[in-house]
Amino acid sequence: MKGDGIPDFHVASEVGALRRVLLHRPDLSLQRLTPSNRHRLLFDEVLWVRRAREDHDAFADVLRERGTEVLYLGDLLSETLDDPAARDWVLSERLSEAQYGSFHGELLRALGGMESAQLAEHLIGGLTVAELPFRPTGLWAAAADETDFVLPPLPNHLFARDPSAWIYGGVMISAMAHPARWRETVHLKAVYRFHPRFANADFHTWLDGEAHGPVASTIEGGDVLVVGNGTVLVGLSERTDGHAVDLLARRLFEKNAARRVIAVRLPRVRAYMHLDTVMTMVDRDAFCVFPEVVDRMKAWSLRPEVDDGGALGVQVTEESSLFDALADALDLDRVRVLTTGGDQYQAEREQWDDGNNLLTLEPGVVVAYDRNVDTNARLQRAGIEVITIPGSELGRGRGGARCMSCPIARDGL
Ligand SMILES: NC(=O)NCCC[C@H](N)C(=O)O
Repeated sequence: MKGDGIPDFHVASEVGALRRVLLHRPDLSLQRLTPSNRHRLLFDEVLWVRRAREDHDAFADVLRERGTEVLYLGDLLSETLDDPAARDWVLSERLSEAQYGSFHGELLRALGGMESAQLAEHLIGGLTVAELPFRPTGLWAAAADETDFVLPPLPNHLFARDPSAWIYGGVMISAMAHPARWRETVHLKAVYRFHPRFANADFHTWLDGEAHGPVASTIEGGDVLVVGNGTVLVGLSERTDGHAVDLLARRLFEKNAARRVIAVRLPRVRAYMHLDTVMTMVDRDAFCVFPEVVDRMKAWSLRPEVDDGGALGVQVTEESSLFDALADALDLDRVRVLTTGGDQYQAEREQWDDGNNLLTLEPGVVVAYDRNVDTNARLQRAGIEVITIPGSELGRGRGGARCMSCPIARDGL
C-alpha cells in the first residue's frame, strides 16, 4: 500500500478508476519486424516504429493525465536484472543448453556481463549474430547469417494485456498459446518475483504460466475480463481453453477471490483471437460488443461446489443468455449492449481495427483508436466519454488500448 491508500496490486473490476497500469513502449523488437518474419511474429504489417512510439507516448500521457500511474515493462525488467539472483534466474530460463549447445556457456557469460538496461533491451528486442561479443562455434553458427537471431525479438510485449493478468488480489501468469509469445512470461515472472516493488508484496499467483495437467492447455490475459462483484468473464478462444479456465476458477474459488466465472466460447479465428477483441466493458452496466460474434457465443457459469467429503469442486451450468448472466452477476436488472458502429462492412472493419478493444479509465470513460469513427460516435451517443489515440501504427499487430495495457491496481465498481 502506498501513501495514496490504494493497494499496489489489486484489480477489482474492469471499469473502476484505473490506478496503476503496466505498458511496454515500442522498442527494438518492432524495428526487427520485417515482411518476411511478421506472420511468424503474429503481426499483420510492419510498423513505422518512431511514429508508433510517439502514438504510444500519447496513450501513456492520456493515462497519466487521468491520474493513472504508468509502469513500463522495459524499466521494471532492467531494474529486476540489477539483482544477481534475478539475472541468473532469467538467463537460466531463457537460455537452455539444449538450445544453444556449442556456445551456451559463452552466451551466458556474455549476457551475464551486460549492463541491466542493455540486457533487458536484448532480451525483449532480440540479439543478432553480429551483436554477439564473441565468435560463436558449432554448426548453427557456421550456417547462420550475421542478421540471424540468437535471441528472437519479442514484439508482442507491446500487448501487455496478454502474458499476465491481475485478477482481484492476485496475478495470473499466462500459458501463452503461440511460440512467438512463450518467452514473454519469463520476463513477467521475473519482475513479479524479484523486483523490489513486487517481491515482498502480498498477492496470490493464480497460475504460474505452466502447462496445466496432462493436456497442455493455454490461457492469455486478453481473454480475461474482471467484470467485478466477485465475477470473472473468460473467453474460450484461439488462445484459451477450458482446462486452464477450470484451473483458474478453482484457484480463485479456493481463496474466495471470486464467486463465479462466466465462460464464453468464441470462434477460433485470428480476427477474434481474444475475448477483448469482440467485447469490453465500458461502464458499470455497459459493454461494447461486436454482435456478429458475441450474439452467437454460448456461455457457462462456473461456481464453487463443495462435495460431501468437503472437497472443493467447480460446478458448471450452461446459461441461456450471456447478458442475463452478466446482469445477474453484477446485481443489475439488465446490462446495456453497445455495438460496433457502421454498416455491416464498416462494423467488420472497425472490429478488425480494435474498435471494440477499449480501455476503460473510470466508469463511462474509455480510450479508443481514432480510426474507429462509427463505433466511437455510437459510444458517445450512449453517454460514454471517448478519448482517442492514433491507431494507424500501433494497431498493425491487432491490438487496441485494452490489449496494450495490463492494469495492476483498479478500484471496484
Ligand atoms: N488482447 C489482445 O487481443 N491482444 C492482441 C495481441 C496481438 C498479438 N499480435 C497476438 O497475436 O498475440
